[in-house]
Amino acid sequence: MSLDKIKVGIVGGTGYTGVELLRLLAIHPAIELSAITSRGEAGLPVADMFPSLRGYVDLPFSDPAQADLSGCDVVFFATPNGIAMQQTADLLDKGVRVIDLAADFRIQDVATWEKWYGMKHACPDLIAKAVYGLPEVNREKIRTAQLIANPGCYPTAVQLGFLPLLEAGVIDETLLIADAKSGVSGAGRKAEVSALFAEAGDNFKAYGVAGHRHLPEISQGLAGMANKPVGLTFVPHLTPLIRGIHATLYAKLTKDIDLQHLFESRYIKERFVDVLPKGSHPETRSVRGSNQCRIAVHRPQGGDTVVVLSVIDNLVKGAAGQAVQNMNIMFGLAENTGLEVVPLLP
Ligand SMILES: NC(=O)C1=CN([C@@H]2O[C@H](COP(=O)(O)OP(=O)(O)OC[C@H]3O[C@@H](n4cnc5c(N)ncnc54)[C@H](OP(=O)(O)O)[C@@H]3O)[C@@H](O)[C@H]2O)C=CC1
Ligand SMILES: CC(=O)N[C@@H](CCC(=O)OP(=O)(O)O)C(=O)O
Repeated sequence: MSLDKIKVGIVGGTGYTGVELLRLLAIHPAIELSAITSRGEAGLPVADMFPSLRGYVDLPFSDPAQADLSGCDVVFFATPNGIAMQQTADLLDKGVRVIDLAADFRIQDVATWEKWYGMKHACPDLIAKAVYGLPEVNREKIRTAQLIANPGCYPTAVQLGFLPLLEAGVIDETLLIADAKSGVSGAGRKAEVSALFAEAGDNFKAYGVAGHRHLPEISQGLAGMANKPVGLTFVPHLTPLIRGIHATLYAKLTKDIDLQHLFESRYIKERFVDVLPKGSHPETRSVRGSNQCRIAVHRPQGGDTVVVLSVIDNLVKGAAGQAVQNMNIMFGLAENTGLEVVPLLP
């Protein structure tokens, strides 16, 4: 390996987003994998656990308590909430950049974060230094960031759908509705009854209607786009898909404008946001395995309700792909490096 490759560490390499990072980084031309951790599988070759990575990843898992990550240029945390915040200060002090796929640095208000995540924040002083890693909004800040709060999966699909409307000030920002559906991999790889095949298969249900932890994250992002507080109703649903998020977004128009033109012009330069032709209905399988967000905008019966359909792969644009996109921006690489993956169909 050449010396100028970016040295990458992954904490949490056995989870769904961790192994998705490995899948993408295995063929990334500008990086070298230095460490991949697992508490339970330390010593086991990664490819023994994930045979799809045979011939691509030849490292064994290492114990996170013993792994020396200080030699890395960047460390991805693909861990549950509350883990990255315990190690980030130390890594940043050593000059290591950090990309957290969890939510430790996503919410700027510490009290709000502590309320929704049910724990005390370990390093509240670092929150202000974190850049929210939605490139379509924060690209310039991401370029110089040392710490990235990688957005959540639902928040990515919902924010990209509302973004052109809020920036242009053409909807009533006090009455936004996000009706979102996720595949089961959104819940991670850990054992959970609700994710069992016999529970999630051939079934469909809403959850978290009273309040989901992504609500404050999405509201914070949308308020930034609108430059004022927003009123949002967010209802997530579990679908019997493995991968994919489909968000159906509703808002009241306050101005009569060409919505198709608004969306196309806002995203014309964005490699990973594809505005579909008028009248389209994006499918989750059209983004499966890729970093793409596909969007369609509708105005049913020509009335004053705008309906936006936004689909992503929760593990890619909703997690690992977006994290790699952020890394590319931080290290001055072309944003699509290693991310030109054609979606998997069927
Ligand atoms: N799944 C998704 O679609 C998305 C997930 N996210 C977020 O990304 C993060 C990872 O999610 P996901 O991959 O689904 O989760 P998983 O439950 O599938 O994986 C979690 C990983 O973290 C490791 N881990 C658990 N506890 C610790 C610990 N105390 N110290 C070090 N490592 C630990 C586990 O490895 P081991 O037990 O082997 O150590 C495992 O590799 C979460 O914060 C999640 O909210 C974000 C967007 C989308
Ligand atoms: C289907 C499912 O259970 N989805 C998860 C959200 C996905 C996730 O991991 O949350 P972050 O994006 O915040 O990291 C949930 O609702 O809790």
